[in-house]
Amino acid sequence: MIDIIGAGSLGLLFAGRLAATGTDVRLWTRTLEQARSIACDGITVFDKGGEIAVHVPGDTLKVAPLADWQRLNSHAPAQWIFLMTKQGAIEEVLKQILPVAKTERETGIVCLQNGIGHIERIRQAWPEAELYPAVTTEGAKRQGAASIVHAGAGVTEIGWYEERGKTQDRNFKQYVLNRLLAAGFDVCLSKEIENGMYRKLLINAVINPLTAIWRIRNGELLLDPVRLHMMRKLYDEGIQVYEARGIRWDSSWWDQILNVCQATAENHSSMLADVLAQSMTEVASINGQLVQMAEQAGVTAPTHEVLWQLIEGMRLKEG
Ligand SMILES: NC(=O)C1=CN([C@@H]2O[C@H](COP(=O)(O)OP(=O)(O)OC[C@H]3O[C@@H](n4cnc5c(N)ncnc54)[C@H](OP(=O)(O)O)[C@@H]3O)[C@@H](O)[C@H]2O)C=CC1
Ligand SMILES: CC(C)(CO)C(=O)C(=O)O
Repeated sequence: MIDIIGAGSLGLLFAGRLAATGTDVRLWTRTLEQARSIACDGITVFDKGGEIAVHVPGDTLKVAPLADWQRLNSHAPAQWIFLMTKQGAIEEVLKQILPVAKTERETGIVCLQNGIGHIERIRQAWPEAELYPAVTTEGAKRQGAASIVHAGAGVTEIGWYEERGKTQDRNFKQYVLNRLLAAGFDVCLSKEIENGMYRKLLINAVINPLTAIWRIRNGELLLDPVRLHMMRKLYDEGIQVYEARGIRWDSSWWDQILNVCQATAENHSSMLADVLAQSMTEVASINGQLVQMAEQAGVTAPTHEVLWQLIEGMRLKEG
């Protein structure tokens, strides 16, 4: 069984496709209201053209609010957790699941968050858990309580540490990886997940804050020399931080950023979507983390710092 915590864009995509291909999935929501909607309507995944790609009827799904974790886990302890909340919700989730989870046998947690810092926080709170950091270029956008649009198929890289050689890892390959492949996800195991996370961090640190500040779609970043200049400034500062920290980087990353803008030209970045919804963004885990990395290495990242503060300030609701 796979426990998916967070029934947002990515959570509904993974839960819907895994359940549709026969995996036993338990989906955990934040609210009772959303759990009831999903139990009633099922999960619907639409493709980009608005056609139904996957529909799983509600009466075939196991779905509950996370507040019920303690009660339900005493009967069936979680072995594999896909953590699919945003960075800002992780502490709250751990608070809800840890009192029970910590006493259980080894649990594997696949962490799909953008940004960095979460792996260390989870490891500190739950040292016994086996963590599988992951990076995905899937694009999913929530439509309602129980439906999403799968805006773009991508690749999911999951961190793999050969040297661990634990039974848990063997089970991961035999069960989790196979279930993901059977559900049609393009998944690979990566021995260089940290590098993948730093590449994705830079992509998000360049695209997300600028689209959020200017309230433009990703593709619109490419249409103006001033916008491109700011992108390059953020990129160069980020690379300087990586150099100072001894993090391996590749000169192709700049072109990859431009390609992501092109490939997702019509999309709102997740940060813009959060700003428009007046929700908490992940800027602290993206640009904020780069600024902290810079400080620790004795260099600065002033443009990242200004954008971090500007975007943090936006979430304060007026009145
Ligand atoms: N969407 C995408 O295409 C991609 C997303 N990512 C990353 O994946 C992560 C998730 O993103 P995404 O799915 O888009 O985010 P969403 O905001 O769509 O989903 C997050 C979900 O977590 C739920 N949640 C929050 N707190 C709790 C809690 N205490 N218990 C249970 N559930 C909770 C939210 O519930 P509620 O709505 O009720 O608050 C929401 O349904 C982010 O880090 C993002 O950067 C990475 C690549 C692509
Ligand atoms: C790659 C990008 C920028 C696509 O929109 C993204 O990951 C996000 O919006 O958070």
